[in-house]
Amino acid sequence: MRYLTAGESHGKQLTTIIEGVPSNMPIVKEDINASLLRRQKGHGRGKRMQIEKDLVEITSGIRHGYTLGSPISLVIHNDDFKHWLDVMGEDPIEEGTKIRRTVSRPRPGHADLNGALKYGHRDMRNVLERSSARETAARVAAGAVAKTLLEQLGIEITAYVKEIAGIVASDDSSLSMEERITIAEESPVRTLDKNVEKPMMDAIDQAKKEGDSIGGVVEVYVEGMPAGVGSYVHYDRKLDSRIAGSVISINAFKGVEFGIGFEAARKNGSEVHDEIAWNKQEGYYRKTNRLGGFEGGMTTGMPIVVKGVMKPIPTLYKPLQSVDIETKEPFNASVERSDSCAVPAASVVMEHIVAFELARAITEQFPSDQFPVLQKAVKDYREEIRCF
Ligand SMILES: Cc1cc2nc3c(=O)[nH]c(=O)nc-3n(C[C@H](O)[C@H](O)[C@H](O)COP(=O)(O)O)c2cc1C
Ligand SMILES: C=C(O[C@@H]1CC(C(=O)O)=C[C@@H](OP(=O)(O)O)[C@H]1O)C(=O)O
Repeated sequence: MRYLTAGESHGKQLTTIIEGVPSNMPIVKEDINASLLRRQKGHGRGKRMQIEKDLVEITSGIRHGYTLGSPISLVIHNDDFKHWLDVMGEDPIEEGTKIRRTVSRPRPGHADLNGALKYGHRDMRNVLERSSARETAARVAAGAVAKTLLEQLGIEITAYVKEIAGIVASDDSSLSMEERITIAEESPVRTLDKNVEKPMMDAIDQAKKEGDSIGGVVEVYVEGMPAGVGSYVHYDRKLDSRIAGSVISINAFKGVEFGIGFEAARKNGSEVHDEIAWNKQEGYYRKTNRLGGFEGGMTTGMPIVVKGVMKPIPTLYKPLQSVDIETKEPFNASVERSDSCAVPAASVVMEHIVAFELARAITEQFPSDQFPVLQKAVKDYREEIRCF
């Protein structure tokens, strides 16, 4: 499975094309829409999210509720486009016509300056329109299709917020998958720890009041992945490495950890590695899950626990210094609107991005032209490794 996205933040629409989804897989657009809606929520989002109501239009690859095996294309319309018709139109403009909202002042922390240098755009709107995290809606749509596939193979995935602005949620390792899903969904900051909900929201409000922004840490949690998915034989088939790369590809994500992650550097091996055990019912399992479900680029069969760190949003109402590329004069950046914290929304993005990588690995490893065949192959494999 692979996918491409297209679309500018204030352009007409976002488009996602997914290839390699098995045929005859039941799928409904309500599930994709539910994912899109979840991404739009969260305390700290800016005014744009009040304008958009992300709904998917399926334009190919699905018929009467089943996948065809052909490319699936998904469209999400930008409701804000109507305010940007003259700015984002495709037709050439008459010479001398002034275009609204040209950008000559690069924002620190954004793609603006580097993108302008690389592609030769003197109007940096040509950069920011595509580098904007608006694109993550298109990626969530792809991930929602992947989630549908995983769920029907008995693999569940969710995400929640572990930390915002240094406020850390308490340990949640004893919570069931169902509890994680329900509690995160009910929380305005998608945390599983009720005690930090208000402090997190206060920190977001405070940052907003001060014209600043804040970041945080999110966690994706997966149950039901069989052991041995991925591979150790080549660097680009290691599933943890693929997940790490795709997490870092999310706008503003700067780091990734599996299980206890960086803490492993401060511990002895006996405190890090997960001892192997066996029983008739489960087959092989681990007494602990400190390595977060991966060894040697492959799943261990234990829950996958992966964290991503999001830096604070770069667009600030409290201006940072930059240089106007036309005048070369310094200036203090001014802002019309921005999110002050998008960590809760980003957790939903990460969930879907990880889901896609898992579905990709599964469809590579098992016969996957037809979904019922894939389902049977995964079921047989589960039994085979249980008795191994
Ligand atoms: C869900 C989400 C929403 C975001 N919202 C904003 C925003 O409103 N303003 C902003 O400047 N950056 C926002 N960002 C982050 C920028 O898109 C990102 O920092 C920028 O594209 C530069 O990429 P980099 O930080 O990965 O280097 C958001 C990121 C995510 C994941
Ligand atoms: C549109 C979304 O996020 C946007 C991501 C973003 C950025 O610079 O990354 C900047 C903001 O866009 P605007 O300038 O239009 O307000 C966010 O709203 C979205 O998540 O759907």
